[in-house]
Amino acid sequence: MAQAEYSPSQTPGMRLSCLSLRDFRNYRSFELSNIGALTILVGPNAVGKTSAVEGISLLTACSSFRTTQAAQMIKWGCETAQLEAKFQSSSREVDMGLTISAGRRSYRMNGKPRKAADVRGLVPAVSFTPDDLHLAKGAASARRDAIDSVGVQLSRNFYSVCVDYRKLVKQKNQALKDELPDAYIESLNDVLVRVGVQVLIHRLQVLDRLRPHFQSYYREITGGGEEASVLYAPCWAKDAPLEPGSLTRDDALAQLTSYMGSRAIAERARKRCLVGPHADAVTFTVDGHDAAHFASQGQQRSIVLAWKLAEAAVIAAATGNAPLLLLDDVMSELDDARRSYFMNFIAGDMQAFITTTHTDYFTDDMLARADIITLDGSEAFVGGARED
Ligand SMILES: Nc1ncnc2c1ncn2[C@@H]1O[C@H](COP(=O)(O)OP(=O)(O)OP(=O)(O)O)[C@@H](O)[C@H]1O
Repeated sequence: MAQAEYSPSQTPGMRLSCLSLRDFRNYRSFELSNIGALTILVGPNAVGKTSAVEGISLLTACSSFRTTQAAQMIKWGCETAQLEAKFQSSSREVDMGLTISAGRRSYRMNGKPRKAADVRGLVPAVSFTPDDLHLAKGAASARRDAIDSVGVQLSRNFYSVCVDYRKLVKQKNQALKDELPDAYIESLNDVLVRVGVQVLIHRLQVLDRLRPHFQSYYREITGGGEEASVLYAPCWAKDAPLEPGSLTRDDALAQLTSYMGSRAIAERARKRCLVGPHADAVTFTVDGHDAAHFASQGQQRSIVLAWKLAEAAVIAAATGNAPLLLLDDVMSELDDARRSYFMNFIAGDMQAFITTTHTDYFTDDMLARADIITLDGSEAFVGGARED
């Protein structure tokens, strides 16, 4: 089957060659070496397939697709977890390390302490889990987060902007609850608008890059019968999605300031910050109809699949590195046609890790190419993916 414009082989990036996890989730130790282009982690439920892939996500995107709580990742009864990875390209080798202790994560690169912001996205990754299948129909926050998770891999600064923004919203919510004076709320509003506009403008830039890939993958996945798109409407005009490239920074500042002023009484009454990019709407459409209301199960799956492939394409184009694909238990969620489309995509140079309870979903060709790692739930695992 033909693939959309992105060809993974054009941008081979850093590859994970060795992974070591200690006192992480159910593992006392997990060691995998000589890792190849395609690794399939297979085993029954609760043996630690997701944990292994989560470890890779923490060492690449610097986040877990399961939790933001560091303490949940440390093996029960242990004080710290240690994660190590070796990444290699034709010209470079990088050792990445992470120590997780209660409430704290400390990264190292080539033995030297580094902030997460400095290593995030150095080796980019795209994860795809069953939770992502709710992207089209679930809460709007999931769609905003989906854009932001690409945004943080494209810009180091964006992560701290998002963190600052979230803190400001929390602070304002508290101030509204505590019924603090107008002057205090207004001073918070000034900062909220400035940081909020940074979030909004970066989101729009990321979305403008993602949209054409998303549309073209969707068209291919569905055989060209339907057109999908993704729309972004700011909180001040939720029924009027923005045309790509139509909002300048100055417009956004003026609109957000004015809308915040007009909602001051409502915010006081509801004791909640109602205005800002945390309240913006992101909508997928199929043939012009809102997917949240009208998309079938199959259309929802096509949307998520097209979105994930678009993420990979945009990250590859922007960073010059094909991202690692981390696919946790999604093969069982896709039907034959979408699964086979996806497998064609993975068949390029992109390094992929797939967890599954059985291998029946894979073609013989794919199984022949893959390193099949069988997990049985033991606390200590040592495996070498390939002999060469
Ligand atoms: N912090 C922790 N300490 C010890 N064990 C944990 C911790 N967190 C999760 N577990 C356990 O680790 C085991 C493996 O979980 P994991 O999600 O990796 O399994 P899985 O093989 O992906 O399963 P499934 O196929 O059901 O998704 C589970 O039994 C889980 O309860």
